[in-house]
Amino acid sequence: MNASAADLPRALAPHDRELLSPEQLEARLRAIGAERYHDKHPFHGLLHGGQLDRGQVQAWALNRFEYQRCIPLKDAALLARIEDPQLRRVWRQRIVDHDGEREGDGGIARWLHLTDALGLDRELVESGRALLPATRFAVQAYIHFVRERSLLEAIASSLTELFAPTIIGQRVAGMLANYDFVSPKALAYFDSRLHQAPQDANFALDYVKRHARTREQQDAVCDALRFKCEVLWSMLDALHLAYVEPRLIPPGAFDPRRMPS
Ligand SMILES: O=C(O)c1cc(C(=O)O)c2c(n1)C(=O)C(=O)c1cc(C(=O)O)[nH]c1-2
Repeated sequence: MNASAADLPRALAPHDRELLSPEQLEARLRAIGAERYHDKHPFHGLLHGGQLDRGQVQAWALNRFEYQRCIPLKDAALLARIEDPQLRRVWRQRIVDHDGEREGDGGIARWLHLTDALGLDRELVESGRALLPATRFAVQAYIHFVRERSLLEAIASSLTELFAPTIIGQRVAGMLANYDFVSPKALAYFDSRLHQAPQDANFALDYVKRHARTREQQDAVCDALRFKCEVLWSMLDALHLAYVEPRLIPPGAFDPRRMPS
């Protein structure tokens, strides 16, 4: 049997440990997204294809709010570690995008318009008490990763956003076509993300291409992106297990059957 370099342990494949050019690094990152990004998860196929009922869509929006809620916490943790004022100036915009400049503005408020439109109680959504445990753990893992790893890895972990515009396009078109309980106004969150995500992702991509100067750093950047794909994937696994198959809703988690419709 012929073993390829990819099958060999790292120590046995020294030729595969050379510094990558910035373009090669980008190609590796894009290949990771092509294989592992959460657009490939079956739950998204069901969501976008109109195969979920209102309760299942509510469960998705309620759990995804935890991600939205914590993104500014993650970015604040990252910001606190940046020494360069120029980089801080760019990165702080992410917090503004989510929090807005005033009450009722920004991505978090827009996500709450979606949960409102789906008929979810705001207090329930904001309290987080009906979350799936795995949602909470996955989101916390992301915050911890950003706090504990190098700045380069922390920035690289945001690179899933490179792949977000495609899935957002599929989501908006699919949900509007398939669910009579979803309106363009309810999905307004995604309109802003369509221009924010590419800006953010291109900046982060350029940063890692310029700052990953050793092969070890380049590998760490790729691992950070794999880790983040796993965060997103595990959130959808948890939704699938609880609300699609085998419908194993953990104690205390949101249960659409118990909601007034
Ligand atoms: O709808 C999506 O599929 C999706 C994915 C991602 C992502 O890839 O991490 C983000 C978002 N949305 C998003 O709305 C968002 O604000 C966001 C921030 C980040 C990040 O890692 O800093 N990812 C994402």
